Amino acid sequence: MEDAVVVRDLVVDRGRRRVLQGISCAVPRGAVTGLLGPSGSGKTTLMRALVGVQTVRSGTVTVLGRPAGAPELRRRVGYLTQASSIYADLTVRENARYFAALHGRGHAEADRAVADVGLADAAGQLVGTLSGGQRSRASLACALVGDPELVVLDEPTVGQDPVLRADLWARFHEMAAAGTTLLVSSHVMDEAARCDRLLLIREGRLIADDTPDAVRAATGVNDLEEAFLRLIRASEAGQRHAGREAS
Ligand SMILES: Nc1ncnc2c1ncn2[C@@H]1O[C@H](COP(=O)(O)OP(=O)(O)OP(=O)(O)O)[C@@H](O)[C@H]1O
Repeated sequence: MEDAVVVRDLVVDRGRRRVLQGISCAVPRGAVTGLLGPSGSGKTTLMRALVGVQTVRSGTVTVLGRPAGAPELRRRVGYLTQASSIYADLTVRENARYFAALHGRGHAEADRAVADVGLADAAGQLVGTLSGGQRSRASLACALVGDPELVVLDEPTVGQDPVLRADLWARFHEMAAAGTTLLVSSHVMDEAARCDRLLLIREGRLIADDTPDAVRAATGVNDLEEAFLRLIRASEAGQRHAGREAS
């Protein structure tokens, strides 16, 4: 089956910096792909390019068979940004019902989306009065309520306690089993092990695109955090070597 997302030679500049330096990768359908990398490595920028809100210098991004950002993709792609993007002066339920209506969904779907992120008890609360972790889950409910085919989630589990994190990952896998494609960024390496596939980026370059088991096998360590450190060191050594060759 054709991949949900295909990225070819993507170069993005932000300000005066080259933030993505020619990334090529694919996101398979019906799976949870983790996007991992150090702070500032370009994860959010890559996600922005996928949802079509990032100006790109060169390269192509194809999403569900269409160019990223094509108007017909709007209803088919859900995006959770790091900053809350819902209405502070509406309740959780009102927000979810509003976003549901934009996707032609009813109250039942909205209430289910709120329950799915563990906010049923806070459904009547104004978003402006929620804790940071609750607000992030309310945004997640709104990103998922239209049942999009591709879901792009920028650090959806930040600020959540371990029990909620486990519940959210179980929900992501349920959605993948039902055919949804998920791309989830994370800083937390133990979350890498929960993904079906991993994309690891560093300084705007892709240094791994594989399953967690293949990353472990390639690096010879079980712990994914240690495996990533090894990949990062190997890519640094490769760049130093390339620099010497060039000079
Ligand atoms: N509007 C902007 N103008 C200039 N540079 C920017 C802008 N936004 C981001 N950058 C730079 O682009 C680089 C990549 O940022 P990005 O937000 O994609 O990283 P990230 O991997 O998502 O980081 P984090 O994990 O901390 O969210 C960083 O060096 C950042 O400083």
